[in-house]
Amino acid sequence: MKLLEETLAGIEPADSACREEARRYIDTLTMPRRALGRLLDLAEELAAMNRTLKFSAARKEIVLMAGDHGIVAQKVCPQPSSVTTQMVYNFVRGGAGINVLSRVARAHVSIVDMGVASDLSGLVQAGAVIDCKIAPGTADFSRGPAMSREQAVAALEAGIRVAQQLAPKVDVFATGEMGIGNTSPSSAIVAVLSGLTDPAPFVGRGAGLDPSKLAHKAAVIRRGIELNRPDPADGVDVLAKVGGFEIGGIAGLVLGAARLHKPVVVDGFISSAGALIAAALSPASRDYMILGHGSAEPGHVAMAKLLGKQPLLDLGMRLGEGTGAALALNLLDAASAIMNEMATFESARVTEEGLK
Ligand SMILES: Cc1cc2ncn([C@H]3O[C@H](COP(=O)(O)O)[C@@H](O)[C@H]3O)c2cc1C
Ligand SMILES: O=C(O)c1cccnc1
Repeated sequence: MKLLEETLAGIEPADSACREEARRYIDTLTMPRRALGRLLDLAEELAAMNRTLKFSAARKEIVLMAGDHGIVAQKVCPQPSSVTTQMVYNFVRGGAGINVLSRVARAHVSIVDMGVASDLSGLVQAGAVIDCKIAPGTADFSRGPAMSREQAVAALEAGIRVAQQLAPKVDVFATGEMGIGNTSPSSAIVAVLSGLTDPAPFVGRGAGLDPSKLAHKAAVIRRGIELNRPDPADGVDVLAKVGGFEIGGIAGLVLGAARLHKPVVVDGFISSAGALIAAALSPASRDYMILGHGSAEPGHVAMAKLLGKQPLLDLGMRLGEGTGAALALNLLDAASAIMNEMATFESARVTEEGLK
């Protein structure tokens, strides 16, 4: 609890003076005013987070949190939990979507076992997976809390620790996840933090649930919310009652990154649920979040609104793993390059006359 409390107490807002300085500097660059559009908004945000105009996004770290979910017993997703483990091996071998897109972005991927329901000790011993296992899968939240309050705190603190350990070699973090069933806790989290007990508007097909089963999925999640009555004013309670271990790990990673003034690119639907838990615990942590992309999962629009963020990309993606964040990382490189390499009117001897 001490680490969580200290981290929350230590999170400072981004530097608004630096953001203003970046805005003024951008106005001196050789282009019509604001002609690079939202790339410039991104550059200003990154300057404010990093407290410098000449920030770097070269060292990119995608932290992929994995965990299993008791709620799969309710047939809310088409695949069995064993696919989580199979995908962890796929990540380790480098064949998954996130491996491919992280190579494109020149990003490193760290795989964290937050609560996979199998023995991954061989991969841990081989140094391929970071062991933060809280338990082998959550409990079924339609029948009781997903986890204890102590486990929720442990998951958050594990995520904070991962951020702290990796931070010295990282310019920018990104979130990713793997966990069969994890769209269900994510829908529950956005419903609860929207002040609703009916999750139906935030329930989607996840990894391909048959549309005829959507009403059943919504009913199961609703039962979980009504039974557990999570307190929307208490992010730890929401995580414990209807969350997941990897969602807690993501929330912790975001908080740890914010504490260290490091930007964190949030991936899609499940990662945003983690970001919402972080924001519930520390509204200032939002200053360090960048929403990488808009997920095709219907509840993601409400999540973006709650986070106060506009997604950078909108490609109709719904994979998770960190794939949307990985693509968005390329834009952070672009923002950094503009701030570091673009000529000013003065240095290039280009006249500013007539510019609006
Ligand atoms: C092969 C495969 C690879 C994945 N990679 C990410 N997900 C995504 O789908 C899961 C969430 O959807 P639901 O709640 O419907 O289970 C998560 O593991 C998420 O990361 C995958 C899902 C599958 C099947
Ligand atoms: O946007 C996501 O993160 C997502 C959506 C559906 C299934 N898995 C992940």
